[in-house]
Amino acid sequence: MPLQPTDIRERMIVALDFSTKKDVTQCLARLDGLIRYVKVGMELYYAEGPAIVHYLKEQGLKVFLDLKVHDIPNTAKGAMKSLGRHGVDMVNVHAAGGVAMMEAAREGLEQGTAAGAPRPLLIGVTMLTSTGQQTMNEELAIPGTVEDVVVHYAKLAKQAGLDGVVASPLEVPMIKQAAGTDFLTVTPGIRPLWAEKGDQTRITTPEQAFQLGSDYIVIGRAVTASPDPAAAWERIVNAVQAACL
Ligand SMILES: O=c1ccn([C@@H]2O[C@H](COP(=O)(O)O)[C@@H](O)[C@H]2O)c(=O)[nH]1
Repeated sequence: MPLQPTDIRERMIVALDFSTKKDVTQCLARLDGLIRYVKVGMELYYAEGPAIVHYLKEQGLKVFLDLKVHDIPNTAKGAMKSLGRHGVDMVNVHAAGGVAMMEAAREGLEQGTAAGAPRPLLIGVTMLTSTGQQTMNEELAIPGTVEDVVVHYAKLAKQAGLDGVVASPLEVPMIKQAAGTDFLTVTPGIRPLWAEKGDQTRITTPEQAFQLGSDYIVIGRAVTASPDPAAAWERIVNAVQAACL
């Protein structure tokens, strides 16, 4: 999807990796009016529950609920049926759960979505962006290249009727080639040159991610752990605009 000036902020998702609503509200106050899409992960959801999702929706934000469901098909279906009731915009499952699990998750999500409301986007997690080649081969005992495994999982996700996958921006061109340009890519592992790499392994800058064809980028600590989140955010937006528009 080519980047349009109007939709840049719609495609930049801020990871709210906090454990209290108070931390979230402080962060949102500092980013007031600058962001459109946020991600709620396990830390925040397990601490605050569905209420935090409803709160964020009331603030007019789009919400990606990143709980990475991974279980037997029947359980994944039930989980997605429950999550579909929260009115989120995007949810995910682990593609490593296989086609039957992802199909069940999609059915559950469809059943849980309120009548007349659009089904949230359902995205499959491929290989976590913190996992490098050596770790995947030697520790996880998965042979082959990371790129081949990611593309394989993307094809499974497409077969199961999912809308796209989570992967590193580095793998986006191969995913698009294998699964089609309409198959969405949601990419964490985003690191501006001035940010700490931390625990991420397969990384690019925000502008490289869009140049490689990412549909959505996910940015956490580069913004949320910055002493000035608004300045960090605008620096990233400006870099993307300068490189991609
Ligand atoms: O493969 C994955 C899947 C999910 N994530 C999540 O994205 C953010 C990234 O945060 P940073 O602070 O920008 O590293 C975080 O919430 C992860 O849980 C991922 O990084 N990689």
